[in-house]
Amino acid sequence: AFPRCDSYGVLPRPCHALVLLNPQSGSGRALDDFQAVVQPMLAEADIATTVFVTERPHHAHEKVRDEDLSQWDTLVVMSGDGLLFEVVNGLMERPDWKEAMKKPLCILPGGSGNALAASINYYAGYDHVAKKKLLTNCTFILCKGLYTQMDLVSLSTASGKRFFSFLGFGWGFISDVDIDSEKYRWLGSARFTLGTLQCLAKLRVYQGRLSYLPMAAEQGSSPAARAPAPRLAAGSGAVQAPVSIPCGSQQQQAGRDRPCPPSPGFLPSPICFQKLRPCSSTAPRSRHRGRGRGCCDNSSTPSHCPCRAPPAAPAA
Ligand SMILES: Nc1ncnc2c1ncn2[C@@H]1O[C@H](COP(=O)(O)OP(=O)(O)OP(=O)(O)O)[C@@H](O)[C@H]1O
Repeated sequence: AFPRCDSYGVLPRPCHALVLLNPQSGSGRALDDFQAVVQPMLAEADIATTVFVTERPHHAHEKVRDEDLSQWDTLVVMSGDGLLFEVVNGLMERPDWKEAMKKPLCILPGGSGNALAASINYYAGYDHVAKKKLLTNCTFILCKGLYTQMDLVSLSTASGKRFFSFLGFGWGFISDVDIDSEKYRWLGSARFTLGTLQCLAKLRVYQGRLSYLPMAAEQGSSPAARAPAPRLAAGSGAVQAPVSIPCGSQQQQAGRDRPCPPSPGFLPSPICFQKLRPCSSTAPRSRHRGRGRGCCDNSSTPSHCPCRAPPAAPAA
């Protein structure tokens, strides 16, 4: 997300903030930190808060989807990136999403990764810090009340789900580290290191297909821009993410926030994972909650892949 310098706003004073707080985020100290660090600073800055403590996943999503937003000048998320993701997607689900998305959002780091808070801290010109110092910096940014616009990515999956993402989206190894390290939440951000080591030790094979539309050459563009775009594909189609794809007039026809339709004939042929082992008849083809460990067989693996058994000789 890159701020646009031409579109800053300022929060009114006095200011009423709805704080959505996940008490389980990070190592479980968000509520204590809010009371000890954040509340005194906001009181000094004439920002009144109503705290909504989430009780379960999806709670914040439902809250902001159904909330009368006119009573709040800003929505503050005291948690990690996951709760802000819920808030953004809850707002985008409202019939009045265009208006709702104009409500200033603020992130106060209370989670494990806190990537957006760290990014905002960096763009605000502060030194790279973490934990309480990062929380103090971000609260100070809120106290100053200056806000600006942020880009969102629209992501549609092959199964028809649609998400809005503000940092990035992941699938495969990185996502598995995140999901599998949930049980080490009490470690704080160290859970990602432990989760990475664990996922490395039990390395899975991911099969998916990544497709994108080549950018249409523009008049007067450089030769590099006019060169045909490379195409990349892998395995059998499991995930399709037509996200942030430069597709020129197609995108305009489809609407700004809709994924572009695939170009006719743009169906890349799958490449092969060289390291796939032949599937044994007894071993399960897929483990780990449906993600992952694929193997090579003659029914589902593309015919040009070397791991496939040669065709049986015709009977004499
Ligand atoms: N009371 C709750 N109990 C359990 N889970 C919750 C609760 N409230 C919210 N959640 C869920 O916890 C998930 C993770 O929270 P969050 O992202 O805020 O913290 P984190 O994972 O520690 O931080 P980060 O995303 O920065 O690594 C959220 O996506 C949300 O769905």
